[in-house]
Amino acid sequence: MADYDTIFIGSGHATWHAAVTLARAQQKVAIIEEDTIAGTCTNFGCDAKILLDGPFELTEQLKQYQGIGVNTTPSIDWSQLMAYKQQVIQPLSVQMTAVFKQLGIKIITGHGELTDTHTVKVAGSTYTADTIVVGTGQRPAKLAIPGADLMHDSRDFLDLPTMPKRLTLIGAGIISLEFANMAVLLGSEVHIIEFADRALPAFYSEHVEKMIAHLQAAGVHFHFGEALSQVTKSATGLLATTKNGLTIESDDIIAATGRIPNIEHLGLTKVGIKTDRHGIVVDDHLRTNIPNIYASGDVISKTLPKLTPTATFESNYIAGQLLGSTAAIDYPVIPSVVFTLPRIAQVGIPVEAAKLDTEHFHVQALPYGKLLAFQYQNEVDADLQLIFDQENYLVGASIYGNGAPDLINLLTMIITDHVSANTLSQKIFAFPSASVGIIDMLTPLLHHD
Ligand SMILES: Cc1cc2nc3c(=O)[nH]c(=O)nc-3n(C[C@H](O)[C@H](O)[C@H](O)COP(=O)(O)OP(=O)(O)OC[C@H]3O[C@@H](n4cnc5c(N)ncnc54)[C@H](O)[C@@H]3O)c2cc1C
Ligand SMILES: NC(=O)c1ccc[n+]([C@@H]2O[C@H](COP(=O)([O-])OP(=O)(O)OC[C@H]3O[C@@H](n4cnc5c(N)ncnc54)[C@H](O)[C@@H]3O)[C@@H](O)[C@H]2O)c1
Repeated sequence: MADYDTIFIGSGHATWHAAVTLARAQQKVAIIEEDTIAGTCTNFGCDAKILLDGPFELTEQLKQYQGIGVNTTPSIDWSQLMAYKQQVIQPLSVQMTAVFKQLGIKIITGHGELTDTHTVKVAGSTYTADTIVVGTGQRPAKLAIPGADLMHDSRDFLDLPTMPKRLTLIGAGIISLEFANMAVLLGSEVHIIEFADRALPAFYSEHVEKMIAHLQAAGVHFHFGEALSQVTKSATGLLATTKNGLTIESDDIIAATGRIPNIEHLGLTKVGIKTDRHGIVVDDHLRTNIPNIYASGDVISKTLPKLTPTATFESNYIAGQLLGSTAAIDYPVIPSVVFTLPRIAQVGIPVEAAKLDTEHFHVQALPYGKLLAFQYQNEVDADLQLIFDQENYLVGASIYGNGAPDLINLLTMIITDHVSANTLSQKIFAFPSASVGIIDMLTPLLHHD
């Protein structure tokens, strides 16, 4: 008999939701973690980031009333804010550990490595299980260039005790733009070196361009079409040099050139588990090619957004499978948000794809900030692009605006549940509110039964 019903390698969202459900269902469960319990999102990602972003969101909103009722903007003390971040975020892993222990989940500390299809080795001890779930996540990609070790990464940024006066970010991806937004609002000189000729290709280009223009106006210097080739020390800081010869001096350099799956030193090759450069290959039941070994979350090779809600959905799905369900995984549409100010959010069919396929889709622009400035805090450039199918059901949306994270959730529900105008008209919503403004404008455009 195996030591456990299920062993999870990694303790992030990809695994702990399943572990909790299985433990509650009386399974014998163990979680192996080599770093901090609860994984990236809780300790070094989403939660820390959004906590630090809070005061920036508020001060940016106040700027929308400059000269029409507000004449000063409060300043932000990053060091104080960082102390507050430690106070709120650090206990989370301790609290999660206590919850796991209370549920009888065994926590095994150390690096897990498969030695056969039912056995994991950790620090010289072996543990067996009927089922193993690999949820080892991703780590920042490291450029193979001279001086790479002089750069820091996202985890370091979210722990910076003081904000550098001059900051260079490598890559104009989600991480870089979110960090640049905070740094520039604190008065730092911010440079972004991006190898491609545009940022965020997965998002609607007009919304991205508006956001880039906003960051540029705030003082961020973008250097597109520039690939970093080396980092060196100078007498007064660090020099980032590109292949084209551009050199920028700053006090700190944060590399944010993508994230790569943690698939090495896991015994995957030894056990015969298929991987590719995007992660572990799984079937439509999230099983690897070894039937009792599943993969979950960011470590899966997939084209879907590698985000916390995706990892959570997969974790819950695996728990369902291990408790008797047999259906293949059926992902709903997945919203993505870039937490700059203004935010950009997107869900479902992308605007550009819809514009290229006019036989099946049509796009409706709703410049809601202009139309309803009183309801959207005078954020006059807030914009919504709605994508409808031939029957006028909502199938996609892109939002540019501070309220995008909550508004995209509302639209995600309307898309997922195939909501018609009749259904919306039968409900009463609170007024005035950001969501009701969108609902009022959307309802006449939606499918009528
Ligand atoms: C800066 C930043 C901001 C982000 N912001 C957002 C956001 O706003 N919204 C959003 O949805 N997503 C965001 N993400 C992405 C989100 O954090 C991930 O999608 C999510 O954490 C994936 O969960 P996971 O469980 O698959 O992986 P992880 O949370 O990375 O967990 C994997 C765990 O496995 C452990 N591990 C790895 N190998 C081993 C081994 N061999 N043995 C034992 N343990 C091992 C690791 O230490 C880690 O704790 C952000 C990520 C970063 C870096
Ligand atoms: N809001 C969110 O949901 C959120 C926030 C942060 C992180 N995340 C997670 O992290 C991932 C994003 O990580 P990221 O921002 O590091 O990656 P990314 O893939 O979004 O962006 C990396 C950028 O670096 C550029 N690049 C690559 N090599 C380069 C080089 N040598 N020189 C200059 N530029 C180079 C790429 O062209 C790309 O634009 C997301 O996919 C998600 O999984 C999500």
